[in-house]
Amino acid sequence: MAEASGVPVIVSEPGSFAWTVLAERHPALIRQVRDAFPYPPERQLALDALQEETAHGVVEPLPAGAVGGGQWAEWGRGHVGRSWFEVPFLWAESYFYRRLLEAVGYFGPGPWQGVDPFAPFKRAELNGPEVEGELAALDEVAGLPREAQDQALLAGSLWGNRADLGFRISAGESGESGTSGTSGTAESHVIADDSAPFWRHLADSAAATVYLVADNAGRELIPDLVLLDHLLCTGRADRAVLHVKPYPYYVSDATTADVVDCLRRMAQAPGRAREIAHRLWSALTAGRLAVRAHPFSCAPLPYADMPGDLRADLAHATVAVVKGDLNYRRLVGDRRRPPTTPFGGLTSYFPSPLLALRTLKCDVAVGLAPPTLAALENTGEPWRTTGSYAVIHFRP
Ligand SMILES: O=P(O)(O)OC[C@H]1O[C@](O)(CO)[C@@H](O)[C@@H]1O
Repeated sequence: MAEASGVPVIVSEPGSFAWTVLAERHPALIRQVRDAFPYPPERQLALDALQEETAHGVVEPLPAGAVGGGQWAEWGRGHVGRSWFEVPFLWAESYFYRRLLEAVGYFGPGPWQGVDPFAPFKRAELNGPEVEGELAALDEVAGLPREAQDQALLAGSLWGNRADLGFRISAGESGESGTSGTSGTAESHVIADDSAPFWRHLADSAAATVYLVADNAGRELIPDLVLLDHLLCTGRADRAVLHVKPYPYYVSDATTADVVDCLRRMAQAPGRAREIAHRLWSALTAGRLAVRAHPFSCAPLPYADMPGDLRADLAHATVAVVKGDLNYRRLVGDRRRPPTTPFGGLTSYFPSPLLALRTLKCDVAVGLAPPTLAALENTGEPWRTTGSYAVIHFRP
């Protein structure tokens, strides 16, 4: 069994979850991006080269002069020149997205500069029937007593994490089975629930500043924004800070443009959703809600290695709500450990109280009670990777 310090997850074992992401999901994603845009021949050649390199070649460096090239060269020391299947999973996945952006000319200069290759997928989701239903459900939530609203909106933010477009590339187009959104129908699959101490912590804190480190756009970001609005409106937060990605990442990760798109989508809806959108828009313009996009948010590193300026920023949080599977891997380290390893000990370096909201979509699992783990193992399901189980971990 793995020690508490853990063994890093690497890609090499054929059939392992990490291996399927590199061997199956990434090639499928390259195909989808190519189909979504009329890229000119030179971009298509770059995509072909990336496809070939990731399948059969060794990891190549970014071209000379690439944006962030020096930083990536440092992060990639010891990995560049090796097979993609021999390097740590977290590094390989992150670097793949950086290389994909390079191939499509995202960092320019040139006509494709700043064109988000994942925008068509995000847009389709935002205009889809699920979002419409989830926005309409906000009217019902508004009629609930406050504690019930607290639970419903926290559950909405938690299960919103299941609606991840990268995950759907593997899970098949339907992706998930209606467990995300504000209805929170899958509470029975919450396998660790520290929501009570989280709410107590907020109640005991005066003039709170709540940080939310976002994960996916669209169906995840909308309930995240709704949760922040609820905390601001009910006086549990005086201010809120939303950390998003500085550039497109892991398919559907939220950028500033996605925040604006979500607010616009909510503002087009009737009822409660529109009210919330207008309140959040005003909170942004008044500075009560701030958006930040730190470069470290796209780094292939654990949060334990965060730079001083980010640490100093997060230290202002009364609580930081950290969303999603990738952020969770970065919080606890992308390592195999006994799943009963306490979450609090692994995240003691974090500069503020911390709430992790995550549906399980990879092999990393910690913070589980022994009976819960035994029950999960008895299901015979690949419970770590289906996205059907979730954790709410709070570290005061
Ligand atoms: O959007 P999320 O919740 O961070 O999920 C991204 C996750 O998707 C995966 O690629 C697997 O589903 C993980 O490797 C990664 O952690």
